[in-house]
Amino acid sequence: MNRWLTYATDLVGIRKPQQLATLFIDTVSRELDLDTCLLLVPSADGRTLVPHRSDLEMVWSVTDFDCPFAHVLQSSKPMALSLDSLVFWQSNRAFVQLTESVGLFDVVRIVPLPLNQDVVKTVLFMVGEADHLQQIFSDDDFCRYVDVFSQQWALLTDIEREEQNQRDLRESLFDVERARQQQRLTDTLSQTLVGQSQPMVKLREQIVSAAGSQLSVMIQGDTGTGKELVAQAVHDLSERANQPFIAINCAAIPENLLESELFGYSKGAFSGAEADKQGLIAQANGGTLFLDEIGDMPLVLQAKLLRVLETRTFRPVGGKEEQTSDFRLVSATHVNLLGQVRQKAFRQDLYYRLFQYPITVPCLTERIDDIALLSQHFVQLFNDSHGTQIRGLNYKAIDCLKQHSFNGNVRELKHLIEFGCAQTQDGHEVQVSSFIHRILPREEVNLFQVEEPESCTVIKDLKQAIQDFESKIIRERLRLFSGDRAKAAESLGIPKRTLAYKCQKLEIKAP
Ligand SMILES: Nc1ncnc2c1ncn2[C@@H]1O[C@H](COP(=O)(O)OP(=O)(O)OP(=O)(O)O)[C@@H](O)[C@H]1O
Repeated sequence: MNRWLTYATDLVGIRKPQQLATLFIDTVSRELDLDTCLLLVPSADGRTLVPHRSDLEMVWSVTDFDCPFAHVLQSSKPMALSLDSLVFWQSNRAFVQLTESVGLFDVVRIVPLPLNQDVVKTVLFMVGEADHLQQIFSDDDFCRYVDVFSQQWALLTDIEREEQNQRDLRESLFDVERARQQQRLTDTLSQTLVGQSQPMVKLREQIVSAAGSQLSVMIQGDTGTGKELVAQAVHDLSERANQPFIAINCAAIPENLLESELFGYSKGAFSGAEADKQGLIAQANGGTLFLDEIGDMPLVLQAKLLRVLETRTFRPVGGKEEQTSDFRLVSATHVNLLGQVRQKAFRQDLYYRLFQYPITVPCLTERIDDIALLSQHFVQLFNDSHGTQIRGLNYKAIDCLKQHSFNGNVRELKHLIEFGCAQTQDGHEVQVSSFIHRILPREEVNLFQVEEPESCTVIKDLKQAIQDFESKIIRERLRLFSGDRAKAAESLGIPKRTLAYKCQKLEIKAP
């Protein structure tokens, strides 16, 4: 059998374009005794040509007409360049590099493939003895061999492209499904972690993302902002949801008991240890351990916790055997832990281990617009647990709440609403009067801040200053109750007649 025919049958058995190109180029190079032989392949976006050999870091733009490849692609015609004619192609460095070894009797042949067709799929680049390379393309058997390669190449690259398209499609469908799933989870979360403000929407997204990872989560936020709720949500949305969620407040347990609470103890470890007791770390195996107020953990225990996190092993107090526990750690703090690290009250190595996924829970004052929704939520909770049907909050009550400073955040709001509900007749709305005496509107808080030293130093007439202050309070309060003197007087703890008298004296008119 003719040798080119034999080589052609070898090509047909190959299933990967890269292997096909390598075999073809090796065969052609060997049989024609070429100095250089390369296949130049269009990149996926069709903008460049790159050598089939990945070890050659060369690339040619298909519109770079300072290089012969662009001309061959545009014309679909082969090119033959002698050593003399190469002087015209010196401006393209990558091409010069390729042709450095061309000798006096050599030629550079650049052949678009498939042969004699308008649409170029790939380019054959050869450097070899001029006469030999001239004749070979008159050899029908060789040309047939090149045709077989070209057909096989087109087939395999089409299949590969199709497979890549399918992979891309599958991946993008997967991305869409994952985004939908995340959206479903954040929507579900909005029923327990209530609020539609931007900070709350972002918080829920962070929770869903943290839950999907295995990282240690650190929840920061002021007291009553909902840190424990966030920790529970991270657990509930994680793949550990069906395993235990074990929570402990490090600040609420005396230092000397915290170690045995966490690590457990063995019988006889100390007086009173009459039997082995499993600690919270062991109980959290497979699930989540939530360490609230971790800033209050003593330094000795911090070192032990770090060891557990690094090795997943621990030893109960007085125990001889190492035990293992696989838990995800979620911690929370309302203090600035970095500050504690600087003061050497908190270990830096543990700090970094805990802050793998930090989440900050915003204060209620940063999301005042959530107050109405939260209030409604708490009224609903009250109705559910008391079997009542309180109709929600009167709009004035909500306006009033929006002016309060809420140092105790959502917890304070919740207690206030519970109190308001308890004062409200079934079937009615909670009125501002039912809780106003328990809070000070923000304006009033600001008013009291007039007592700052700088302000006091500028006071020249004490009587006048007191009158101004009194007048300001009464005006604000009347504005709050839309001019209702009875309610304003009640909220200030003075009789209505006294208020009327003061209004007259201070020349305050209804707003
Ligand atoms: N976004 C919210 N939606 C519904 N309820 C909330 C929300 N945030 C907080 N709560 C409720 O407020 C109360 C206080 O929340 P939580 O105990 O989680 O706060 P915390 O930040 O852990 O407080 P602390 O720092 O004092 O431990 C809980 O009853 C909780 O259910």
